[in-house]
Amino acid sequence: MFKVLVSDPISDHGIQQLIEASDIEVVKNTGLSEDELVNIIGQFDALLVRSQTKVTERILTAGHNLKVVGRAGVGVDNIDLQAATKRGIVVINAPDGNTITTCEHTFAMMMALARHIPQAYAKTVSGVWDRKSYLGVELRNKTLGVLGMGRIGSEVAKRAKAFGMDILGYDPFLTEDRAEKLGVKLATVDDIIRNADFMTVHTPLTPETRHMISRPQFEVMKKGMRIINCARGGIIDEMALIEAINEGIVAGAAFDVFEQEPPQQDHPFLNHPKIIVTPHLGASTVEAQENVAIDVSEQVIHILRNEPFKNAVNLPSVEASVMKKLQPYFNLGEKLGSFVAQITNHAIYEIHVDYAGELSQVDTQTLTRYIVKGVLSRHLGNDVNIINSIHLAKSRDVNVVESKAQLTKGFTNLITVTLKTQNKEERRIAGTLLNGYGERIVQLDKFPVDIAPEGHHILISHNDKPGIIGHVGTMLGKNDVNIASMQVGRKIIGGEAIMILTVDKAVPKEVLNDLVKIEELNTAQEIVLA
Ligand SMILES: NC(=O)c1ccc[n+]([C@@H]2O[C@H](COP(=O)([O-])OP(=O)(O)OC[C@H]3O[C@@H](n4cnc5c(N)ncnc54)[C@H](O)[C@@H]3O)[C@@H](O)[C@H]2O)c1
Ligand SMILES: O=C(O)CC[C@@H](O)C(=O)O
Repeated sequence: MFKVLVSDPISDHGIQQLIEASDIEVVKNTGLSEDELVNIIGQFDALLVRSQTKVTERILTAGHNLKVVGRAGVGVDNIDLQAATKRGIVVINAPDGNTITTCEHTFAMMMALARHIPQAYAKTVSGVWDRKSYLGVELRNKTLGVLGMGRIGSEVAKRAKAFGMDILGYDPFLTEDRAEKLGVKLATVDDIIRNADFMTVHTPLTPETRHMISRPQFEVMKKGMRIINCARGGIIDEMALIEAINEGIVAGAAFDVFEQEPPQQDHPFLNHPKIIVTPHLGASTVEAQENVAIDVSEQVIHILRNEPFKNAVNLPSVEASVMKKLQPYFNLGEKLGSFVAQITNHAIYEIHVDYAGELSQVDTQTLTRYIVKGVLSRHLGNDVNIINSIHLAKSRDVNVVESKAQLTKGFTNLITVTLKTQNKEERRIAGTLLNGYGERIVQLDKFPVDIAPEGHHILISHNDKPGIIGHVGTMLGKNDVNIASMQVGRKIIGGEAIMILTVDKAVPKEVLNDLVKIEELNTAQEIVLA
């Protein structure tokens, strides 16, 4: 039975499928301190959070059973991603479920800002009928600058068009084509600062975006600009903004997010007549909360049940069409890695993976993670998974190198894994999926072979002399080791050769020791593929 801890308020309806899963127990315990979480997290396989719980390295370290942290929302800045990756814990989010809701909140803020709605409301309900102080501005014919044209920024731009606004958009990934499709003029940050009447930010908070709007930008800003931040506190320098408002550069600001949340009681935004605020409500609608909870619950179930999943933040994102091509090779890749690692006797400094055929045309990073997992699991066992395999290799000074080739030796796809060691030992294995036959190892070092990679194998190196195969068969038979299949590989008659036997059960060490006593037989080693 898997145990899932929900540590922030998350829609019950959204997590219904977790609650109903017969193999999952859901525990809801919100508002816990870091110490309290550290004390209990060890019992849980998954942790579900929104933005309140800070998932620190201490919590992740104490979570020795944790397989996944699910963030019901977009931003994962409350989760220590590096620590999760190091520990092989998948972090997933729900990037699509709150896009429209947050876009609509941005619009609500922009209109409230243009028409002083919160200030006018407060005055009216206090009994003062003041129609003079709140002269607003129209949105029509105004220029809106959008910094960050991802999911939310693009939706804001679409709606701003309907309001008759001209839109300047900046995003490092925004192309001319896409800008044109969205009806946005491709701009620089500087264009936006100097020309926009309204500016809204929709980037993540990164070292590059922290304080991207600060004193130098306010100094050249178009006078009278109105600024909205429904993305992350810290993208706009709060203290520099207060100065710019007080100096008359900025006409007003609407903030849903703060550098520190909640802000201190004496934060200058909280009683400024030209600033309106909401308490990080961008994603707070019935619909969005259900959407993100459903998305994240679905993925948590997949991860716990070892099924394919999406939206992992600490894994490279892979398009569905590419994933469809890679997925059939995951198991084979891991086994190739495991096989070649078991026959390598010295410290590895490089894992070289070569993809030939159709696989050479797609992004294979995810498949490489499986191969590296297979290699490292010989020594690291269950501590390695596809989340941390590359990290663990790097932390042991093992380079992971990918290359792409066209030469498939007649196969549709061919994966070749080479392990290079400090002692100049180089071991190589190649595998493919054969139509109708499934996974196959087709090359071992320099020998062409045909082996189904599963179960117990014995790899024997010997000189190609008559009678050896018979000797081996007799000795295994005597020791009650049944041979399921046998492959012999050699380059030249009478030269170096290998024999790979697939056997029905584990081979006792003594039997391997006896095998090497056979004349002309050099080494005998067991390889186990789970
Ligand atoms: N207020 C809320 O409750 C709430 C809700 C949802 C999302 N958010 C926040 O809104 C922001 C946007 O979310 P999204 O779903 O649109 O994300 P997204 O990933 O779809 O878009 C972010 C965009 O920012 C761009 N970007 C990165 N660095 C940039 C830079 N230096 N200059 C300009 N653009 C840059 C990226 O290229 C990307 O296109 C995130 O910070 C997210 O955490 C807040
Ligand atoms: O959980 C929330 O309400 C915040 C959501 C939002 O900031 C996000 O990044 O998805």
